[in-house]
Order: sequence, then C-alpha cells, then structure tokens
Amino acid sequence: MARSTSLVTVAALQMVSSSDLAVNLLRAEGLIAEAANGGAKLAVLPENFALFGRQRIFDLAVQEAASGDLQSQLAHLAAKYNLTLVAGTIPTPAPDGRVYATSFVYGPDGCCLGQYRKMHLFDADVADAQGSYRESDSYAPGDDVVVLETPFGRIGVGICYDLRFPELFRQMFELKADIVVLPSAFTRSTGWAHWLPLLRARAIENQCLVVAANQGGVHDAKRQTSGGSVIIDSWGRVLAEAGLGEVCILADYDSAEQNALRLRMPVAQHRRL
Ligand SMILES: O=C(O)CNC(=O)[C@H](CS)NC(=O)CCC(=O)C(=O)O
Repeated sequence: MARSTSLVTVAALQMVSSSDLAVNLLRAEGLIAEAANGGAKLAVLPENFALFGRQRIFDLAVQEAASGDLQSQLAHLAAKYNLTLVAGTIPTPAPDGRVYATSFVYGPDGCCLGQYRKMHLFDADVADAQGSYRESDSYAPGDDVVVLETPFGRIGVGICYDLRFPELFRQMFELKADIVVLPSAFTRSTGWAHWLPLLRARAIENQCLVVAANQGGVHDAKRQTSGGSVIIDSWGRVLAEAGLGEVCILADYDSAEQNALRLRMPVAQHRRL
C-alpha cells in the first residue's frame, strides 16, 4: 500500500560522547547513516555530541570561528544522507569570552537553515557525583526563540535545561511550530525523575511532535546522563524510546493527524493569557 503523504520518518540519535572529537564525529555519522537507512528525513543529535566535557570547548569555539571546519562537516553529512540535521550543540564564541551552546540546523542540500543558542543555563545543585553544575561559568545564554521552516513542518529548537521553561515552547507554538527538537545532556538523577513527564507535557500542551535526543551513559567518573531519548506525538503518545547507550530511534510523524487534532481541540484559540 502506498505510504500516506502526510508521514515523515524522524530520528533521535542518542550518544555517549567523550572528549575525543574525532571518535564522536565518527559515531555521529554512524547513527546518521542508520537514520537515513531507516528512511529518516529529520535527524536530531544530542547536546555536546561532538565534544563532552568542559576542557576544550573554548579551543573548539575559537577554532570553529576561524575555520568553520566542524560546521562544514555537519553540512556535508546532512547532504550526504539527504536529511535535515539538527546538529546537537557545539560551542561558538560569545562576545564576553564565554561560549554559546549553539544548535545548527542543516537542510538536505547542506545549507544551514538557522541556529539556536541555548537560553536557559543549568546552574543547579544535583544529588549526583558531580553535585554542582554551573553552566553559566563557561556558557553565555542566547536571546532568541527559533522556529525554522522545512518542507515537512516548522521546527522549534530547544536545548536540554530549556525543557523546564514551558514559556519558551509556548512562544514556539505562537510562531507556529509543528515539531519541537530538544538536543540534551540531562543528568541521570534529574532525567530519570523529570525528563519524560516534562517532554510529554510540552508535546500535549503545544500539540506538536517532540523529538528529544539525549546523551545516555557514563562519560567520566562524575558524569552520567539519563538516556531515554524519545519521540512523542501531539497526543502525548511515546512513539519510540531508547534506553541507555548509543542508539538511533525512529518514528513516523503524521502531520495530517496532528492538524486534525488541532482542529478538534483548538487550544491555540482558547488561550486567555
Ligand atoms: O556540560 C556538558 O559537558 C554538557 N552540557 C550539559 O550537560 C548541560 C549543561 S551542564 N546539561 C543540562 O543542561 C542538564 C539539564 C538537566 O539535567 C536538568 O534540567 O535536570
């Protein structure tokens, strides 16, 4: 039977990134290839997929600003595998000497469709081996909400800790986002408690597809991430879900079904605030 034209296969790529850029890139390509083989037209990499850990982010940001080498490689991967690639995050220089956690999005022709800089920074104390997270020591916050037009829908981009701020996703909804992508590196303790319910809430309240790609494993003695990368439809159904480890999950996004839901229950028109 012919596949409905309203269906598009999407992928969340879960990694256990290390501080070895070359190895991380090879693994990312392996997962992108797997997504393409599964028919994916959209693939989402996790936060800090290319370089996990703080030591070399400034070097990489400066190097990237000078050469753009990593960005060219990512553009090339999108074109090679003929898909829209949400390239997790990489560090880019901020004017105050810190870096932005920047998510570049590439179309299947290798053109950069846009970029989003993480707005909410994870300065929190957590009951794990690391204990204290002070992301704003090295990262500067972005200022702009980003929703990008693609042939299969409008894509809103959020990153990790942003998930805890529903007003950001509401703004994406106002900008007519159909799909929300969320590259992440949730800690194991907070992720196992909050990741899935927060993601399902964002999908349900904004009637959108959510494609959340997390880190999922042990990165060093103090840092474990929670995995559970997931694709959730606008009804809140979990269409595909990972455990731990490096894995590609796939699901079909049905835009016709989502649009029908938005007509049956037009929450966008019912808002009072
Ligand atoms: O630091 C790195 O190397 C990679 N980046 C991260 O891990 C980021 C910033 S520390 N993690 C989060 O935002 C976790 C949020 C979270 O876990 C929650 O909201 O509960």
